[in-house]
Amino acid sequence: MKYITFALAKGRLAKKAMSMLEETGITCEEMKDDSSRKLIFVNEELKLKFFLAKATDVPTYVEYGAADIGIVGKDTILEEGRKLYEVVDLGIGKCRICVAGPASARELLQHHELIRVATKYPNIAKDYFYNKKHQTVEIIKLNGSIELAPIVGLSEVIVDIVETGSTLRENGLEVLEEICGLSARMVVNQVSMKMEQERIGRIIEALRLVSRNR
Ligand SMILES: Nc1ncnc2c1ncn2[C@@H]1O[C@H](COP(=O)(O)OP(=O)(O)OP(=O)(O)O)[C@@H](O)[C@H]1O
Ligand SMILES: O=P(O)(O)OC[C@H]1O[C@H](OP(=O)(O)OP(=O)(O)O)[C@H](O)[C@@H]1O
Repeated sequence: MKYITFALAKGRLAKKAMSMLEETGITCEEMKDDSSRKLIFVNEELKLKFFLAKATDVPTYVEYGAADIGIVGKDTILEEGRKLYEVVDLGIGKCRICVAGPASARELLQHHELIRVATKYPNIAKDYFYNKKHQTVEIIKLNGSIELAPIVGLSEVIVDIVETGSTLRENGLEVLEEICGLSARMVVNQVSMKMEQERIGRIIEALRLVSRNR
């Protein structure tokens, strides 16, 4: 029997994703050992392989078939725009992607001014401003601590993830517009879905059940 390979996004989604998989009977004890430097983990009995990868790389592994299944945030799926099937909303890692900034920027948005938008998500920002709002903006790609941008004058607004809203509040910023809600999703390689329909179908059903009962 062929192995089915899982690519899990490293970071804040990883532990929760692993515990959901565990609830469906998909276990990999070795992977829980944080001190391990090993990159790939095998469950011989179930003929499964697992690896953790940088979140933005998970859709790439899945599109190319290096992983059959991925677990990653909807933000990353939207941003990467890879060819894959999105099959289960796991309901974990819930947050929103928003346009945020100082209250004074509200007017600039309303009047469709040519503003600068700092973000880790240039494609999501482009799609939102160009296709949905028909507003021309300058997009500036950053890699972290996005909230700094309007504070230090790099941009008028940001497009970023908001969960509790504390980061915005503590920095005198607020949500100006909501782009969409996010959560972690199970994604599947398009060829694997056909070739391993039965085994992958069972995993989909099991994960749907676990996420429904959470
Ligand atoms: N408060 C939050 N902030 C950021 N991401 C969140 C939050 N809540 C849930 N998520 C989800 O978790 C994922 C990000 O995980 P994590 O923060 O570990 O990565 P990251 O630090 O953004 O990645 P990196 O810094 O390596 O680019 C997002 O893709 C999103 O779907
Ligand atoms: O609404 P909150 O609960 O405050 O959460 C949102 C914050 O968390 C994330 O940052 P992260 O901790 O991933 O750091 P980074 O921006 O440097 O990636 C996100 O980019 C926001 O800054």
